[in-house]
Amino acid sequence: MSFDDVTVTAEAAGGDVVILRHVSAELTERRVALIGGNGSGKSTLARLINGLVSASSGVVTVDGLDVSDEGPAVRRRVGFVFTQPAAQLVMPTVAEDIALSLRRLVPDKHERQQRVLSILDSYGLAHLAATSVHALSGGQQQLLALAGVLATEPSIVVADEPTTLLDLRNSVIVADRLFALEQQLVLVTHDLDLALRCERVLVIEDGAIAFDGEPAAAVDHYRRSVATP
Ligand SMILES: Nc1ncnc2c1ncn2[C@@H]1O[C@H](COP(=O)(O)OP(=O)(O)OP(=O)(O)O)[C@@H](O)[C@H]1O
Repeated sequence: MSFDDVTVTAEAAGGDVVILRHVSAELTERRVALIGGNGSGKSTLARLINGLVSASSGVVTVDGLDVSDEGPAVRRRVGFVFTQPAAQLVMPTVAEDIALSLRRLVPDKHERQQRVLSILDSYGLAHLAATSVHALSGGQQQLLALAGVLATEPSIVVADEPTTLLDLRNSVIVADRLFALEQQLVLVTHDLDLALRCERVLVIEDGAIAFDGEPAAAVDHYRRSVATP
């Protein structure tokens, strides 16, 4: 995917605010992390990848497709995992939620039911198939959300602080799932250990890329940027 001179502005009470300014990067690595302070622009950059946020100027390209022209095709390719899994669990039960994700790829209902069960089984959620999505713990919800996103077979997975709300055990489970993916992963995170597991790390500061490169050097840059003199 690539960002070519991308600027994002938003309307605010006192006039337009610039959220991202002149961001350019071509991300080809399998694991890319976006790190940086609160409000620096990481989520906005991540959301540009599937068109949840639109560029005010510049071009975002995913698999050669211009996100602003080919929104639906891009969204089929990009799976997005949110911090709050409840935001993407839309069906009443666990099994129905996965079935919804599979609707396009597995049109046959019987085959779809079989696939739902095997997916739930692989996530240790089979015993919860008939349970309400609202009755799940936060960790179970995040695993279900991830299973639902991956069921659509995206070619890129974007995850925006997917482990922030999870306890240690569940964050390890979710992170390990993400890092085991074949697909390209773009991960927004405050967890610097996760950033260090990536191949490339972008440090976002005040709406711009302040550092882009090797993870250890990027984390070092970020740590130094917040250190008090
Ligand atoms: N639609 C919008 N309208 C106005 N301001 C916005 C809008 N979206 C984001 N912002 C502002 O842009 C800045 C960057 O937001 P963004 O969510 O991308 O930051 P972030 O780096 O992901 O932060 P955090 O680590 O806190 O999640 C923030 O100051 C935010 O308030």
